[in-house]
Amino acid sequence: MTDKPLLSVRNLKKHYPIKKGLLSRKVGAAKAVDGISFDLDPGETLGIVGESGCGKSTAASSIIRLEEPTEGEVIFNGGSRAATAGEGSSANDVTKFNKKELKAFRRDAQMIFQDPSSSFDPRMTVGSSAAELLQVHGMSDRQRRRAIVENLLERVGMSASDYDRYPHEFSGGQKQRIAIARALVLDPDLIIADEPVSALDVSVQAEVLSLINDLQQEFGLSLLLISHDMGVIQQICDRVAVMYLGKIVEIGSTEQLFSNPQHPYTEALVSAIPTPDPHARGEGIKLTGTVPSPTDPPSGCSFHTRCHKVVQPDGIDLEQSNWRNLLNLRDQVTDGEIDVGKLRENALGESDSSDRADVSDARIKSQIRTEFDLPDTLSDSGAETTLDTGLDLLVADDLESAAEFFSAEFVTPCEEITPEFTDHGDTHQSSCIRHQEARQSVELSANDD
Ligand SMILES: Nc1ncnc2c1ncn2[C@@H]1O[C@H](COP(=O)(O)OP(=O)(O)OP(=O)(O)O)[C@@H](O)[C@H]1O
Repeated sequence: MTDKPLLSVRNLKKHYPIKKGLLSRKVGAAKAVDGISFDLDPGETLGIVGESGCGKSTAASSIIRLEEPTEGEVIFNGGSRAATAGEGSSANDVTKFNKKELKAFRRDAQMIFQDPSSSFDPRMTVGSSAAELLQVHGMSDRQRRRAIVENLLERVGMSASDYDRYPHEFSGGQKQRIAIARALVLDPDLIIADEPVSALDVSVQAEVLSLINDLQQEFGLSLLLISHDMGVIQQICDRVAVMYLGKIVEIGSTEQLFSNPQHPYTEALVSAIPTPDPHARGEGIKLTGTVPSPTDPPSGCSFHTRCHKVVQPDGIDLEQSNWRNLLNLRDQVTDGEIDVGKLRENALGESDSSDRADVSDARIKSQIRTEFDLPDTLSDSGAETTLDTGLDLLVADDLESAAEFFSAEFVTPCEEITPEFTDHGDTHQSSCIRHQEARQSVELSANDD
């Protein structure tokens, strides 16, 4: 085993152009993967985790060049290249491989997909579908091809006689086992498994995962495991990279990341893992809202729109949940999503009077506070006065002024500063401005001394 990484991904980007009009003019881009970097060591299992749409699958297909990356390097030090080129040599950059090099790379790096049904040709026996790969890569001896595939079928818990059966004769779990055998046929160094168990019955998920884990160790493979499921990641990964909106926000050993998550997003994902302990239930951090669109990602830290630890600016000192709710209110005001007229109608329906004037502004303001889980009076008197002024503009139906006011008065540093990675030990990093600020203040006070 060498000490250089098998795979080094550097600043990898995949931006999909958004085109409009008859001339297909490019009007923007969906930044599905937006500058990710990580290493994968020989024999290591790295998990990439994140909610749907964060760019995991795009990262996988860009690494293996099923899709052309927009930018970045993917240095592969495996297969025949391991011995021939030096570490970091651009000759090993998958993004620059020609057709022949790509074919050799596809032998050394295999993919397992979520849906095992779609990875087989229904008209071919599963054995010949696996043996075909050997033929494509130059093995002309038919008997030898068959022997290799039969052996692998047995190693994944199937039987040699399954070679001659067709995909429809197998269950989903069995098909995934066969897909794993097929991925191993060319004796790869790297397997990228994209949600390999999420399409399977819960009852067989653990078995297939443990098979992947066993084979990874037996064959000394490097495994890049993509999953939205923290439980799956925890079960078999040595290290984990957490992705949010096309970027890695935290990376570290599984132990570090699960026991001491540093990024609020990771913290929320870890806290949401179901636990059998009934006393521990209900303590999960609820992630509100959905992942924003990669065509228009939020400024600064892209997680700030959902973050429960979103930073308060100098001069505001509120209970953290109130600050989050205040920003939620601000966002809805600026997006023009608060319909004061409707609130008034509803309030009128609940009152004995039919006169709109009887529905006082105070009542509407109070309703808005209730809607956003804000108290009648904020603990910070300055913020309370500002909120009250903003609500006055809102209930006066001066929506434009209200939007301007809220967006000028309630601003978080998280939307203004793009976070950098902070170290939490040798192998653990996260990108959150809370750590950045803490580090900067330590550095400043050290300079003062
Ligand atoms: N061909 C494409 N054109 C434009 N946008 C795309 C394209 N493919 C993916 N995207 C967008 O890129 C983002 C990342 O998608 P991706 O499938 O990589 O996410 P994911 O984390 O793997 O999610 P899932 O588990 O749901 O597949 C999504 O917002 C998706 O809509």
